[in-house]
Amino acid sequence: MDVSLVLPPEPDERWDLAKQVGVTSAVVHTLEIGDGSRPSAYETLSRWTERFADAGIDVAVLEGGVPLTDTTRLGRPGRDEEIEEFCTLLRNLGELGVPVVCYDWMAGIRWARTDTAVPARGGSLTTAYDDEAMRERPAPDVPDIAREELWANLEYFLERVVPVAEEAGVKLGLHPDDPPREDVHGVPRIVNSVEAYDRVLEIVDSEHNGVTFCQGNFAAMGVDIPETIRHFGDRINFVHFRDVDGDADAFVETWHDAGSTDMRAAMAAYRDIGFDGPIRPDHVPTMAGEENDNPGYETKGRLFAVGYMRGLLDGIDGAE
Ligand SMILES: O=C(O)[C@@H](O)[C@@H](O)[C@H](O)[C@H](O)CO
Repeated sequence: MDVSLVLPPEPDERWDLAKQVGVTSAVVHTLEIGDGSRPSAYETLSRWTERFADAGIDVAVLEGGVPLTDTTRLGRPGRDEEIEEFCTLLRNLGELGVPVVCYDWMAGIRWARTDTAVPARGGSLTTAYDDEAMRERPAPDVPDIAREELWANLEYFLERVVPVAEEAGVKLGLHPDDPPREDVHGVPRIVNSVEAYDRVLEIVDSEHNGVTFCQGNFAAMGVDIPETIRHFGDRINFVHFRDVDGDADAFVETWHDAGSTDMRAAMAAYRDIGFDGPIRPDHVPTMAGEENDNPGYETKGRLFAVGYMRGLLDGIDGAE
């Protein structure tokens, strides 16, 4: 397993911090840390990978900031061009040796929280979702779309991109809808259960059509985490390591070592399925001295998470 961190595409102190805690594998996610761009051009991507390589860091995943928008999710005119660009991205990443792309099928609203400053351990801050609070907000301006249309559009996408991913040697990991609900303020969601993933994985039966196992979302679904990891087995292409207390109606994100999930058993399950891909801490608490202007993606909590993950990995090494 390769413990990775989201790092900005341009070098800053976070590259050094990663290396100091022994992380030499990067996830580039420009929508969270970066300029929000969605590049596909070889020149841009190779500039990134070369710069990382010069610093002794491999790019393991391109996440979120990929050329895939609601044009494709909602099946609007222009989706064929967008899908073509996504295929160009896959070919270029394949050539550059970037093995995984993480994408999602959340139309209209990205991952959603109703509170981004919930007091946690020692005055740190975490995020929370409460569906009642969400419904009190102004209705989002998202065109009506039926659940089955979202499925049809996802099928259309996968049938076109998975063969290209296979040829390019790049694995796709579909991120769950966050929160994993039937809808968020009336906007339908489809990637919200183990059964939904079984359906996704059957659309194209290929190891290149896989899961981003965002643990906190599966915890919010209320499923048994180790059992679900074993259920998906070699179709897990990327892991987001995090936890929540609560369910998809209302939850609070927790410190990695303080939620309800048995994190050691989860690590053991990844080991048992032979998972050897990237695993990154996701959504960390904001700690003292940090501004909380990027909730979930500040720095200090991620350093703590890396140490905790490494400790768990050492602990299961050789254990039953
Ligand atoms: O929930 C998050 O923080 C992230 O995991 C998402 O930004 C996720 O990376 C994207 O939805 C993937 O496309």
